[in-house]
Amino acid sequence: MAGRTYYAPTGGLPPQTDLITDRAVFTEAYAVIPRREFSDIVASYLPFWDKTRCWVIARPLSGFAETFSQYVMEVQPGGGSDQPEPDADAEGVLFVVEGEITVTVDGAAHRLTPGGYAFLPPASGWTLRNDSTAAARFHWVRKAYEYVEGIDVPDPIFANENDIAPTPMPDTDGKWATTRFVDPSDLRHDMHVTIVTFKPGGIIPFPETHVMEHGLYVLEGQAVYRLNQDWVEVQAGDYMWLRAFCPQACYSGGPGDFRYLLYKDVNRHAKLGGF
Ligand SMILES: NC(=O)N[C@H](N)C(=O)O
Repeated sequence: MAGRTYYAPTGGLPPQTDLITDRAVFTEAYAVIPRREFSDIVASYLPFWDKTRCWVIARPLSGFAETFSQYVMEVQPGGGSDQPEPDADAEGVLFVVEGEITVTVDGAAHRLTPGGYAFLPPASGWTLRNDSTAAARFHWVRKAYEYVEGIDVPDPIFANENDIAPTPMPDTDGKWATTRFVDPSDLRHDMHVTIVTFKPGGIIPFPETHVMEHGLYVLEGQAVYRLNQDWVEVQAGDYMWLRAFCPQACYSGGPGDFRYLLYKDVNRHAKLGGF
C-alpha cells in the first residue's frame, strides 16, 4: 500500500484574481464543500485546544435527525488539548492526513501518522498533543454514542490503514474495496469510519439509497459522484455531506485510485417518534 497520498487543507485565501466559479453546493439532501473553501475565513478555534484551529465540515442541522459532526483539525507543534471533548456522551474517530499526533488514553500514548486511525469511546478521557516540529492535520468525527443495555461500550482502537488489507466488494474484480477498522457485526459500535477505494474504472453501479448518513472526504484522486439527482465532479480535498436517503453512485476518474474517508451510522434501531 506504499505511495498513498492524503490531501490536507492548509488554509489561506484564494487570490483576488481568481474567478468565483466553484463547485460548492448545498441542497436539502447533500452539500459539497470543495477543497478551496477550507480558507482562513471559516477556520474556528476551539475551547481548551492550544495552537489549534479547525474547519467544521459537518454538524447536525435540523429536525432531520443528523447524527454526526466532522472537523478537519490543524494542530501546530507544541499544541493539542488535555480536555479535547466537552461532551461526556461523545465518541470520536480521528484520522490523520498530515504530520504526527500523540493520543493518550488510560495512560498509554499512541503515535499516529498519516493513515493513522483512533476510535475513542465516550468518557475515555483521551488527550492529544503534537510533539513534532511540523503542523499535524487530521479528521475528527464526533457522534453521541447510543448506549444499549446489555451491550458494552467499545474499547479504544488504534490502527493505521496501511496495516489493513482492504476488503473487495464482490464481483468488482477488486476495483471497489473498503478498508475497515471495526468488524461490521460488532454491535458495540454504532458508527463506522472506513476508507473506500476505487481503482481507475471502478464504479458504484447503482444509486445506493439508504437510511445511513454519510460524510465523505476525498483523500486521493478524482471522480464524478452522483448525489440525489445531480452529477458532481469531486477531487482530493473535497467534502460531501449526505443526509439519510440521499441517492449516491460514482464513476472514478483515474488516472490513479479514487479514495475517501466515509462516515456511516449503523447497528441501532430507528428512533420512533421525535428526534
Ligand atoms: N457512498 C458510499 O461509498 N456508500 C457506501 N457504499 C456505503 O454506504 O457503505
